[in-house]
This record gives sequence, structure tokens and C-alpha cells, in this order.
Amino acid sequence: MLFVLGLLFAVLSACLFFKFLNSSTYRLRHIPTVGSSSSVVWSYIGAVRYYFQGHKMVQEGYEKYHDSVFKIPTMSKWLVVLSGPRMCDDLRRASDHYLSQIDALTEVLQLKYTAPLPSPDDDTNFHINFLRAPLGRHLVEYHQDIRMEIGQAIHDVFDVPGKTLSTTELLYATTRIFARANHRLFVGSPLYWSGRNTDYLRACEQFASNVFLGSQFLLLFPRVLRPIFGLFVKKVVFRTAKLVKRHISPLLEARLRKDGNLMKYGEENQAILIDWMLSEMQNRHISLDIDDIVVRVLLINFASLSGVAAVLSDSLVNIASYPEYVTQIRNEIEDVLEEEGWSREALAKMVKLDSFMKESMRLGAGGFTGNRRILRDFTLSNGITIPAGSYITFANRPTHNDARYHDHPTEFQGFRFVEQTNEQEGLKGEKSSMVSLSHDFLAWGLGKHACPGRFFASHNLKLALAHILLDYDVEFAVDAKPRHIWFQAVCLLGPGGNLVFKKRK
Ligand code: HEM
Repeated sequence: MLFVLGLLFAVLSACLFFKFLNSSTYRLRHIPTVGSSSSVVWSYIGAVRYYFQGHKMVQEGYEKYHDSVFKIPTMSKWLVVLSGPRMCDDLRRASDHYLSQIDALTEVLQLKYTAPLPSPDDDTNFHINFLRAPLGRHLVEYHQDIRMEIGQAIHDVFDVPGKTLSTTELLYATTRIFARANHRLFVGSPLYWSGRNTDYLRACEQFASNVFLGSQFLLLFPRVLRPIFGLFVKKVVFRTAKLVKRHISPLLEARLRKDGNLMKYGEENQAILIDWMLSEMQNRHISLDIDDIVVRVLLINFASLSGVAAVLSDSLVNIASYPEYVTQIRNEIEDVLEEEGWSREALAKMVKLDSFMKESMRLGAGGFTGNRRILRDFTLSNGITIPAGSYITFANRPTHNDARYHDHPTEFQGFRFVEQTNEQEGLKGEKSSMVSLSHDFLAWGLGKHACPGRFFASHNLKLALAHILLDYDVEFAVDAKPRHIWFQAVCLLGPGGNLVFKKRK
């Protein structure tokens, strides 16, 4: 009997030992820990601290291990954080063989519960490939439509005498403006124009916020409990997806011919984002299933909405906070418009407007970028190997606040990037524009997975702010500037400010 018990104990100990050797805590032991010790118990205490002081932990790690890596504990995993230009280059050059963005997003956004992923028979990256080229190409063609939509949406949202908006209401308002602009391009007419389908738009907006809130809720729980709470999240998210499907289905059915081919387009039937997606799916021999297509539209809707709404909200708060910039930006807009009227090229010439918004992004809402899951052991240029199965990310806020890259980094300098651009002759409007990628401005991410929608986003953002500045004076109702708040290491526009939009004479 004693022998059997002894044997059982030995087997159990061996199992636990091997489990420990395989655990990420052991496999990541060579990477320095910030915010707790590396032991299992302390790491959970560090993970609780991460909820409230995540940004401070990341800042601490950034300062101690700049241009290298460190790890911080979260409830479900160790997060390996990279920083500095050298690591930036490593991440930029890494192949998808080693790093997976979609795997990282599946975890960060809990896509298993918040969105049924597209069919397993495609490489799931296709939604990016089809976006990149046509979105840029068609922007010229759609410029006037989108501009008119944004102008009308701004008018509908702000044109109430003495309209005062809290920061929460401001986020709703900016979300609505861009939901209208985006879906004008995503689904086009007739679905879109039928009374500017508010039910459809509301469902799309709700889906975007449900995915975010649902994933944050699930990440509070250990992995084993997620399937239980996931049922609840799934129910809420899928209800909105169903609503969207009801609106989109007739449009899709009209485009899918009975023989399984796509309808051809004539002049009278302008192609829209859904059409580019359907052709790309057909080229890749992906079955044209309506449920699948709806999920893809919703995922693009999610990716395209909250970022732009946050940037416009931050920019408007900065307009009210730093009114000394307003006249110069307005003069620039008016001068460019007088010369060439509204066009995509005209927007490119509004460098002060561009710089003001880029500076709002640098210091505004946002969190990590470059989320990836390591698929195969990945060795960085400093010799440190990150084992397969780990999750990595990049510290963008500490980078944006680093005096090595930005003079007086905590100061808001609206024209910071205009001055930089002028110093570099020949690169005017390119190197330092809002959409350019660099190791010191990480809001769009890095490398080949950097945001493919950034040209569309910056086009719409500049249109929206230009229209607002031409038509309204934006001020605080009382002299209270809202502060940013932090959730883990993510920065959000906090409550505490009321903005008034006064129609200009
Ligand atoms: C101000 C607004 C936006 C911000 C700040 C933003 C930021 C980002 C960031 C940080 C990433 C991850 C990059 C990485 O991991 O390296 C990303 C990816 C992505 N964004 Fe954006 N984005 C914005 C607007 C948009 C818009 C308007 C669209 C679509 C029209 C879009 C579509 C996407 C897609 C599809 C991806 C995934 C890229 C991939 O998997 O390769 N984004 N975005």
C-alpha cells in the first residue's frame, strides 16, 4: 500500500514538474519581470495591480529596459513588452511564420466569443489584402460622397443652438459621424440611403462597443471560466450581428447570382466595399456564405470605428483647450480651399491640421500596438529568445512620451510635426504626416500589419475637423478640461468636460 502511495506521489510530482517546465512562467524566466516578482503567487498580485496601474508598470519597464524586452503579469498570461527602435525593426522584419497578429487579436478581443471568425478555409488575413489597395484607389472617387456625408452628419449632430456635449456624449457623436461616413462606403445605396438607416448604423455601433466591452469583461476571468461567461457575451454580441444581417442580406442576395457567381457592375451600380470583398473571396475560392460575409463586414466596422471616433474627440478637446491654434488652422484650410476647392490632394496640403491631429493622437487615447503571438521560438537582434506560445506587444505610449524622440514630450505642441516636415526639405507632408509609420510614432502599429485603414481614417478625420472648424466655435462650457483615464495600459478620454458647439456667423 505504502509502495502504491509512494508511486502515485512520484508520478504526480513528475507531472507537476514537467508542467512547470512547460509553463510560460518557467520558459520566460530569462526575461525580466516588472510589477511583481516572477513567482506564481506574486504574479497574480502583479496582475491585479496591472488593472489599476498598468500604464505605470509599462512606463517603469520601458525606462529600465529600453530597446529591449520585459514582461508584465496579467490575469491570463505574461505579456512580453518590446520597446525602442531596434526591437521595432525586429518586429517589422519578422515573418508571419514566427509572429501571428490574428492569434494575438483572437486573444485580446476574445474573438471566440465576441465574433465567429471567418471560415477556417482561408488564411484570415485576406480582409487586409483586399482593403489595402482598393481603399486607397477608391478614396479619390468617393471623396465628394464621403465629404458630403461627413458634412451632413456634423450638421445633424452639432447643429442644435447652444449644443453642449459631455465627453461621453462627444464620443457617441463622433462615432455616429464616422459610422455614417464608413458605411456610406461599406454598403452604399440603396441600403444606406433608405432614411440613412439608423437601425442599421446603431447595430453596427453597438457591435463595435460590445466586442470591446465583452472582451474586457472576459479577460477578467481565468481561461477555464471563460466558456461559461462567454455564453452571455456571445448572446449579446450575436443579437446585434443578427440585426445587421437582416439589413445586409437583401443587398448580398442581390449581388450573389444563383449560379454562385457575382453580379457584374455597370455605371449605375457603383461598386462598394462589399463588392471588393466578394470579388476577393471569389478569387480565393472562399465560399460566399452570407453569415461569413456579415462577420467580415462587422470586423471591419469594429476596426474602423472606435479609433477615428477617439482621435476626433481628443482633437476637439484640444481645440477647446488650446484655442491659440484655431485661427492659424482655419486660415490654412480657407487658403487651400480657395486655391483648389475640396479634394483629396487639398487635404494633403493642410499640414497644420494634419500635425494638430497627429499631436492629438500622440498624447491621446490608445494603448499597445503590435500585438502578436509567437508561433515559433523567436530570437531578437539582442540575442534574447521569446518562446513559442508567448504574447508580445509594443509600448507605444512611453515611446510617444520619450524625450529622446520628441522635444518636451509631455507638452501639447499642435504644430510639432509641421516644423519637423519643413526641416526635411523634399519630404514635406510625407515623412511627418499623420499616416507615416516610424519607430517614434506607433499609433498605427508596425510593419506589414500596420493599420491598412490609416489613409481612409486620416482622410475622414481631416475632413471632419476641417468642417467643424469652418462652421463652429468649440469651447468648454465651464473651464474644466477632461483628463485621460487609464484601464490597464490603455488610455481613454475621461469624463469631466462639457464642450459647446456654437455655429459661426
Ligand atoms: C484613428 C483610427 C485608427 C487607428 C488609431 C488604428 C490603429 C490600428 C492599429 C494600432 C492596428 C494594429 C497594427 C499592428 O498590430 O501593428 C490596426 C490594424 C488594423 N486596422 Fe486600424 N486604426 C484606425 C482606423 C482604421 C480604419 C478606418 C480601418 C478600416 C477602414 C482600419 C482597419 C484596420 C485593419 C483591417 C487592421 C488589421 C491589420 C492587419 O491585420 O494586418 N483601421 N489599426
